[in-house]
Amino acid sequence: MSVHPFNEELATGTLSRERFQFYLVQDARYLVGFGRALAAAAAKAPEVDDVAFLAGAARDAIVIEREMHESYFKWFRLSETDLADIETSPTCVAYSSFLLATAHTGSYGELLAALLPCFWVYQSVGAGILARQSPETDNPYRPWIDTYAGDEFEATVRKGRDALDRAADAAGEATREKMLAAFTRACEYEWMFWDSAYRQEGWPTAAVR
Ligand SMILES: Cc1ncc(CN)c(N)n1
Repeated sequence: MSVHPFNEELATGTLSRERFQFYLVQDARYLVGFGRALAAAAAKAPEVDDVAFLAGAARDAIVIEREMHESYFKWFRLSETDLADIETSPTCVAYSSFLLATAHTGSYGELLAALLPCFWVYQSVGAGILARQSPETDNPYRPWIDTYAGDEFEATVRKGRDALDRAADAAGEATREKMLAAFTRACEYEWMFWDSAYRQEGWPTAAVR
């Protein structure tokens, strides 16, 4: 699959502010569901170290990632009212609902598999973009890139992959198949999230409400 134009333009700093802003607003909403699903995974984790890891990741999603969003919102002069007026996109609703449904009805392994792409895809995209930045590039999206390209986030991805491998080792064949399906679906939603931001996706039924 070729690199999506959203990521390509994020890397060169040419992504329009409208598209990035749309992405950020949707992402701030997505992170609430993501944080809740992580907290549910913490509650299901059989090993106490994983309880601490997943609960910490839930906290970081809500506090650290949203802090970065807040600073962009300030820079874009977006008020609380402006933000409230923007509708949550179909893809954001679908992805968040998928994570929350898996949290409620899936096994621990399935839930971890649904959550891992949220870490791994961002780390891989962030690190890939950072490797292409030259010191002279004045990229307005650098704070976003640095959030996901750093060593700390890489360590989080490693812990998540390790937890997933242990869950897969302990699972039977049927659960492992469900884990693979959940992982694949989350990867598809990650791609759709960039794509929906690039298209500034709305509800096709909005005009007939
Ligand atoms: C859609 C999405 N996926 C993953 C991440 C990284 N936690 C995020 N901020 N947004």
